[in-house]
Amino acid sequence: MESGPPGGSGPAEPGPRLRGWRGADAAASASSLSRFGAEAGCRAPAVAAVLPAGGCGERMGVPTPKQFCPILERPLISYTLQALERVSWIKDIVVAVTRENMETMKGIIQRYQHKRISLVEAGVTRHRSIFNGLKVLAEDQPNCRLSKPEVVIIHDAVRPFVEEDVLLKVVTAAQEHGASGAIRPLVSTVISPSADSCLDHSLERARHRASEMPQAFLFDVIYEAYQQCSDYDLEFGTECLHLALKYSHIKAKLVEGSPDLWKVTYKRDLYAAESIIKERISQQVCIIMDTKEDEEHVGRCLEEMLKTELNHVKVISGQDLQQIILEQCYSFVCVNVMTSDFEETQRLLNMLEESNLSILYPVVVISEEQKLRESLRQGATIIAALIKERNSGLIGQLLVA
Ligand SMILES: Nc1ccn([C@@H]2O[C@H](COP(=O)(O)OP(=O)(O)OP(=O)(O)O)[C@@H](O)[C@H]2O)c(=O)n1
Ligand SMILES: O=P(O)(O)OC[C@@H](O)[C@@H](O)[C@@H](O)CO
Repeated sequence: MESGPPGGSGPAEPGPRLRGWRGADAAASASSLSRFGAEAGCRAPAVAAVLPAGGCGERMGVPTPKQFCPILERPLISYTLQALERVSWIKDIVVAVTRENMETMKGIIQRYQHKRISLVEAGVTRHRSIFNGLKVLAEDQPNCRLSKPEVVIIHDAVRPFVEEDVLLKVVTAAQEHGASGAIRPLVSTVISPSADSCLDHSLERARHRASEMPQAFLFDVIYEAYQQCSDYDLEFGTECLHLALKYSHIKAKLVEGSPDLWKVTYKRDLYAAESIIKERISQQVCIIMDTKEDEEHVGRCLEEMLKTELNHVKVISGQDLQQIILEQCYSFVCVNVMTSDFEETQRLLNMLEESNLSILYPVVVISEEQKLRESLRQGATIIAALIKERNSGLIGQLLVA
């Protein structure tokens, strides 16, 4: 087992809580589990996560294992890690990767400043990878910072859109029932073919569900199950909840999950994931005026026009820049009405360089000149298009419209 790079135990710079304007609030996150504990009359459990990431992505049909395939220039797995790091009550994240991908994974942890990550060698199947992850949490190894958690989350590394609410649901349900898993309505009907590939029977779709991730277990429940399960199960099984039932006799509590819990499996899923991420980070834009008085006039007019295209539009004057960086916005329009030498824009670019915003997501900076006043509406249309498109060819370019 190898730990990620040294560094604080705090989470990496959390990206935007992709549904709202504010960046992740670790304090709010921390209180969510302890609040549960108080309401349930018990202390909040120690929680760790195991992320199987040792697959080869055969169905994706590309040489790179899908967990390392880039989305907006960043590996898919980094989005999943960021989503889990946003949840401050998950104390350790164990990622199972193949030996050949260990250095790649360490590089990702370093570049995107992921925290609380420990690496373990994957197995030849997903169940064996998960089992390897559980082993490092179970054993009190000498000078190892990992300790056995009360509850363990198991989540596929290729399911990037996981939010704190569903994690909290499965963890609290696992505390009460021993095991819990997210489920979703079936899209296609499940049928059973006969030996000669004819229909034998079909399942009533309304009475069945798709088993998704995340899942959560009392650690001893799932660890015991993996220790007892057969080689056949380790080799061909696909369902952790089944192992908990078969070997620990625990019936998992099923939790309705959101549509975002799907697993990136085929190439189309990668395109869908990129579109979702682009859409979410493009819904926020910050208009930076170089003078207060212009904030009232030009900025407010631009704000009204952009609001028809984007969900969150904020107008500030240059002095409040630091506040925006903290709020994790990824699209900026610098309106240089008074100074034509981009000094305000340069100040923003310098601050972006110092923050790690542009590491996590491609940042769009558009510098608007005096002429904006004359064609505000057209300017707004260009700005909205550039922010939504985020064409990789434009990344790193200072767009002067
Ligand atoms: N030996 C394996 C196989 C899979 N996984 C992980 O389990 C998760 C879900 O598995 P799946 O979607 O099947 O991934 P792959 O096995 O890579 O895909 P494929 O079946 O298309 O090869 C992925 O994060 C994958 O990396 C793993 O940790 N160890
Ligand atoms: O079989 P795969 O490795 O593609 O998927 C593994 C799991 O994600 C899948 O079995 C879910 O239904 C959760 O159990």
